[in-house]
Amino acid sequence: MTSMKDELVVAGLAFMVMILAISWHKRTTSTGTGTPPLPPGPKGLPVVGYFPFLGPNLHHEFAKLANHYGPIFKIYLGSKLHVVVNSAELAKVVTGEQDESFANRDPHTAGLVASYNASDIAWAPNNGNRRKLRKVLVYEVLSNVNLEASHSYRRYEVRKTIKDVYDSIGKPVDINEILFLTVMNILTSIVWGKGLAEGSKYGFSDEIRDVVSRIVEIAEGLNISDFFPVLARFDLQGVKRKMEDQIKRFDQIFETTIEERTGSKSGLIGKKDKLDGKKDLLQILLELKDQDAMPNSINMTQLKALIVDMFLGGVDATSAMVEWTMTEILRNTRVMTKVQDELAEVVGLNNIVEESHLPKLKYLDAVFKETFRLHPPLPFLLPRAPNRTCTVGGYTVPKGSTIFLNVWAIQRDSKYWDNPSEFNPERFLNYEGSEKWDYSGTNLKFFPFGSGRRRCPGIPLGEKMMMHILASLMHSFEWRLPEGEEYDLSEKFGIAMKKKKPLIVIPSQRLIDDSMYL
Ligand code: HEM
Repeated sequence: MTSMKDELVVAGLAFMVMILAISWHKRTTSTGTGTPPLPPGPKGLPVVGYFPFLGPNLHHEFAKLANHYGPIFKIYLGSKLHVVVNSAELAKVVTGEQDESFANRDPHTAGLVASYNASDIAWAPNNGNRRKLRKVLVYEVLSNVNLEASHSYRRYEVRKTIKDVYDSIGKPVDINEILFLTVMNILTSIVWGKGLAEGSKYGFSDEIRDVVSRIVEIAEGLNISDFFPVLARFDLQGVKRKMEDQIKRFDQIFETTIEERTGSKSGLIGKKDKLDGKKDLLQILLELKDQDAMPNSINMTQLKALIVDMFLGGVDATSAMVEWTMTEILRNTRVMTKVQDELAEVVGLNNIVEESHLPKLKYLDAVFKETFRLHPPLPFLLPRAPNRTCTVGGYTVPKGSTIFLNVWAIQRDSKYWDNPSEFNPERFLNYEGSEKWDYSGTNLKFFPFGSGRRRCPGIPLGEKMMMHILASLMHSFEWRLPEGEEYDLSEKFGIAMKKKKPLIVIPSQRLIDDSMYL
């Protein structure tokens, strides 16, 4: 009797496994009758998908899979379908021909909390609110007039950094650390005015730095809930809770500074007259918030979400990029000589770097572009999610799947680039024909800031900060590695792809006149 029962249990189990296997096979291969198939891709395992077979550097793993499966492949990570696009031609379909359908996101838990439930630009679906907020950022906050007006903030922070490095002459300097601080302080003063960035006076600058670092740290971690949505409500790793705690701290900073600004507290800082006639971003945004009936008016939640976007989007990517570029320059004597010669010619050795010099630094610009080609800080951009089922390259891409645009692989593809792994900035100077190498994303062989409707709106500010900081560091100092060290290009995959081993180098004085450092 017992053995018959056992046999029945075994048969039942075998039947269930068979059904599971069939449905897994169906799910991973077919789309139903009459529609094109899903893209090819590795099979993976039921439930966990391809997770167990991936290493920590997802962009390397995906480049290998692209070699095997071609310009578009699918991969299940946990229970979620991801589609990876690896060619310029198909990237053009996604960000050009079908941009409207693909201009949506599927925010992960940390992004959702940090964006006040997608009230921002980066994580919001492609709705009217997002478009309005994006216009505010591009045409108001980062307009040429406002960027020009905030020039003195950037200059002040860059000069402060040069002085700090000068005080460390002869000692090892952690480049990422100083870059993170410089960019952080620039953004803090652009948002809140110089008073906050200067530190102790209002006691906020350390708090902001700490909150932003923690937000980045939490957003960077792998969260199981993002790949197994049924588990999301359990918040197994506490990601949601930790992010909520940081956002509460951010709220506190906003509320206090906004109260002060709007005069409901002491009116300490930020009134236009106290900002030497300049308007900082908070002032611009508060004015927009007050214009209830105006098309560009925004509410307080959007205002806060926009500021978080600026910090999350701006700080890590900009500082990582300057660190990569400096590393490539220092390890390449020929490039370093050309950069220094150009700085001597354009800026002069009895002068300091000003923003007005930057458009003339053509070689340094090419060096940045070549670094962006090899080390794009967001190797897959920010993932997109189509709002309807689409066809790309003859394959079905289902509504709601997560789309990775594999800019890292495209920018290293020998189909588009001669000697792709060689660091050769000249390729961005000596090009022929109509191909335009800028950051606009119109040329899908090179689009480190994205392309189409979701392209990065922070390019003008990011470019100014990167060029000004690096030009100043290279113009003011000679740099060498500590004894026994070597330049290292290993990558660490994260919210922005950073160097695994931080660049630590020793500065020495390059300019004769000491006053250039004060
Ligand atoms: C070197 C610096 C930077 C890099 C490499 C960078 C890169 C990117 C990339 C790749 C995207 C995604 C584009 C896409 O999905 O097609 C993006 C989006 C975004 N970036 Fe940047 N960014 C930088 C600086 C900044 C700065 C300084 C700001 C703000 C002032 C900013 C704000 C944003 C925002 C708000 C989005 C979301 C756009 C949208 O979804 O519509 N970024 N950025």
